[in-house]
Amino acid sequence: MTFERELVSPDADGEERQIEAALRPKRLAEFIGQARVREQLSLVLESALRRQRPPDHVLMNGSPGLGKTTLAMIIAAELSAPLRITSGPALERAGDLAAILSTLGEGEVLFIDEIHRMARPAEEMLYMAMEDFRVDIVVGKGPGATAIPLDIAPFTLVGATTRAGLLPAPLRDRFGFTAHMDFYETGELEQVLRRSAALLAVELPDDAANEIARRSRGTPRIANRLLRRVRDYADVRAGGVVDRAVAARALELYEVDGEGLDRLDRAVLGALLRKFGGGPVGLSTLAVSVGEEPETVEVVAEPFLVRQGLIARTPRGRVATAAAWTHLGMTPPPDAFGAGPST
Ligand SMILES: Nc1ncnc2c1ncn2[C@@H]1O[C@H](COP(=O)(O)OP(=O)(O)OP(=O)(O)O)[C@@H](O)[C@H]1O
Repeated sequence: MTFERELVSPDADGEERQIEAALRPKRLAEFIGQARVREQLSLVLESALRRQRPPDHVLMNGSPGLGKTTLAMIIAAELSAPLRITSGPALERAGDLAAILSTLGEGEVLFIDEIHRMARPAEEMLYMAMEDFRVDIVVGKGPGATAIPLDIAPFTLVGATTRAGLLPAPLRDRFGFTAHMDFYETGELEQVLRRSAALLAVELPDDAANEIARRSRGTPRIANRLLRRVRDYADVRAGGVVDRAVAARALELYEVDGEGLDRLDRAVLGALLRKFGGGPVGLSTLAVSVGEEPETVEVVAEPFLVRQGLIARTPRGRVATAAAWTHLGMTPPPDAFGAGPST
């Protein structure tokens, strides 16, 4: 058995990316939440504009769907600079990167998504490009190979990563500014939802926005997706009217519960409690017991369950917290993790 991940997966597919493009804020002032990042970034951009120099390179670190691509587009828009977009996996060889760098215009913004997945030779070329605005183009092979230096126009690199820890230090150090993107508060997601609802011409009362926001895993992408499902449900079953009860019914139909847990999350928790007495249990054993790949459980379900305080990672394996027992309507044993006085 595999689980339908689409609804609460933080990743977007091709079609969704098109819908997202229409919902993206275009300027920093329209960008909701991430107050600290917004303020830091506005200083970096404003001072660059005053000095009439491209700003320092910017690294954005955070989970999928929190607005990294949106911010990269905003940076280019605020600088009135063209934006070039690529991604780490597309840069397999140094030549792939050289082809882009050598055609950048002065002040252009280059956005590399998933920068931690770039191939090594491209990464090394990037070090020099970021620091000296120069690349070495290697011509020929073996002992006869020569490096021809090539100047490139001063540009601003915006890198995005979900795993900053995987970036080699020399690359990380060449960014002048790192924006740490946090999960959004419910109130911020309500604002995202109100803005998107207006763009989609959906009337969204505040209590319905709250109902959707609470179930959105702190992630604007998921909030926007749940909003579209609620709209569909309201159109077909509720005469086009969205209210709190309609939102709750729609999301129950899609098996997203009051805290944003979906079927896989609940299956993982259920197995941990019912089959393993709350753990500790190893990741692979847990994954097998719900019929999923260990990676899916580790990357998709676990970070959210840990963040919600429902499971904890310990050196001996995954354990359920007292809150997990309560969430599934069961009584936590007295020695449950996180129950009673700490040991
Ligand atoms: N702060 C925000 N305010 C309003 N909408 C936002 C905000 N952040 C993200 N969104 C919306 O969420 C969607 C996903 O954002 P975006 O594509 O920028 O995320 P991402 O972090 O780049 O994800 P990925 O790493 O998967 O590409 C977009 O439709 C965007 O409009």
